[in-house]
Amino acid sequence: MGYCSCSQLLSSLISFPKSCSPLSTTQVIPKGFGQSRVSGSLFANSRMQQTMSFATMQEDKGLLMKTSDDNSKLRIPHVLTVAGSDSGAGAGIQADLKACAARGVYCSTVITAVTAQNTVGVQGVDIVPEDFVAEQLKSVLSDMHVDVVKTGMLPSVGIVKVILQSLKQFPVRALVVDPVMVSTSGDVLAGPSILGGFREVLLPMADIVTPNLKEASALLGGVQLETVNDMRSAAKSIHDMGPRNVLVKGGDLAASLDAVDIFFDGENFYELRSSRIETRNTHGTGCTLASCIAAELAKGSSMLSAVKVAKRYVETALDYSKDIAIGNGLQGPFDHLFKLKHNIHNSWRPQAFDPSDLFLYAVTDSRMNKKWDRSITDAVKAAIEGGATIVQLREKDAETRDFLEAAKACVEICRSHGIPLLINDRIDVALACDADGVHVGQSDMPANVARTLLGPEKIIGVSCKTPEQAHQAWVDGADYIGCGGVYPTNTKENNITVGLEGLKAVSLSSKLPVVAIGGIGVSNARSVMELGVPTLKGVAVVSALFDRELVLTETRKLHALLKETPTHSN
Ligand SMILES: Cc1ncc(COP(=O)(O)OP(=O)(O)O)c(N)n1
Ligand SMILES: Cc1ncsc1CCOP(=O)(O)O
Ligand SMILES: [Mg+2]
Repeated sequence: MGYCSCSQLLSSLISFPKSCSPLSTTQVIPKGFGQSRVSGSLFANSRMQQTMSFATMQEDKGLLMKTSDDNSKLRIPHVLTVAGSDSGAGAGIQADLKACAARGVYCSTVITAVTAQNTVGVQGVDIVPEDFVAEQLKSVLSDMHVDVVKTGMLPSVGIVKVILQSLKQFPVRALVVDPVMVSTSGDVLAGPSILGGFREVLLPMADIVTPNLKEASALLGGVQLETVNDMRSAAKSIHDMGPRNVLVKGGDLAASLDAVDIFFDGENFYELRSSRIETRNTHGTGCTLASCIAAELAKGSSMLSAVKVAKRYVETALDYSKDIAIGNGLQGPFDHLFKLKHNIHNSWRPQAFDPSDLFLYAVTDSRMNKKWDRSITDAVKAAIEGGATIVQLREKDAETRDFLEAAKACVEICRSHGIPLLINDRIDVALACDADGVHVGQSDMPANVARTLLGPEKIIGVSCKTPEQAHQAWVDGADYIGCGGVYPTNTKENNITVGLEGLKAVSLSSKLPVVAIGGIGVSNARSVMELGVPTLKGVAVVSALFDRELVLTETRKLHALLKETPTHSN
């Protein structure tokens, strides 16, 4: 096969550009299919002798890849970052690890320098000896299948040469170069002597280089970059140094209200614009962007798509983290996993599901609210005031948009009272409003899939009529089961009644806490709870609370009655 760059080969899997000869389905191509070049020469090693069919390579674009050698094993896309450690963990190796984790990609690390660093600045740098950088590279590359290498802080030309040698011996599919020179605080991380290493060694083998304005200017001998047109010229000139693609980041461009980046693939310029996010928490954005590009390439994205996804990811993370406060300096870190803000702003979040919350479970009903001319939020407020210990929004007729708005308001109300709020059926709505969990039935989203989508912290309830279903709910990772209809009900059409015997059988067999549902109210709640099975924790009620004029009064009555009933819990 004639010369073809890593990125051309990446895109050849999708579109067969003219510059690369197309592969027929019967042809074999090297695994580690990117043949990076150094000054025009091709890397070659034993891994490239391994073969993989084109069909398998197409599969290779999925997040988890089946290896050609053993179909039963799944390989996760893998980025190796070669960079410096940041003790403040906003940038460097630590940012790379978090970015790759957030993007679902494995990340191994070769540390080039250890910095003593915080949000104020860089207090010290200890450079790792070249031999030991080489040893780390060998340890990772000789053992693990690395898809993409990303470089960050490279404090000496010697280290650049070590990378060159290692990649000659162990070629990878793509090389992403973030030409780190100065930290966000203005401290020098790699002196001017590194410029030669970048220009002569690293850039010619790079699939993409991602300089900010200062770095682009330094690479070009100090030219002024003040406008978007200057950025385009810079991208072109840097491209002439050898990288297949260039992304000049214009975050510091004083003249622009938007954040403008210029992407140049050697043929076309793309102006990637987004609104500027006002925040001090920008430390580590460069490292994160480059790592995210590497992660997307490792998953099989085309270069332009990887850049766009990476830019959107960084913007989202910045937006979520714009108000967090870590450290006292001018540049704070941001939160790669979008979680810190929630924890800071929400006064209460359930640490773990508490089965005693099932005691008096209020389930709303859109038709009943309409009938009584009541908003969902008023219904929820009244039920909580009356003593409901958990609330489920069961809004079968609501438009999605209205449902989401109401659910967001109910999340606020419930959270301020320390009451968990679950959403019936709609995982999407639960995610969008950050509810505490969902309740699903036997014909809804399977509980194990709901668990994957919602993560380990959310509450998942499953409707079960039999001990077998209760067992499956436990296997699937549910937190509780709802068992019923215990008595006949008009609220749910064609619902089979299991009776007190069915409830007892399910409760006795269940490893999960149980809440009884169906036709339950003040007249029969005592009989239900008097079954006295330890797993039976409470009753779930719709019409006895909400098909009434005064929700608060009815809830209070039922709460008082349950309190009086001797059970295992009270
Ligand atoms: C607590 C509780 N238990 C059972 C149900 C019923 O759920 P499902 O079987 O999915 O039926 P619908 O409520 O979706 O009609 C429930 N909602 N809550
Ligand atoms: C949703 C559901 N699942 C089993 S019975 C039932 C309806 C319960 O409503 P009500 O409390 O009005 O009988
Ligand atoms: Mg359902």
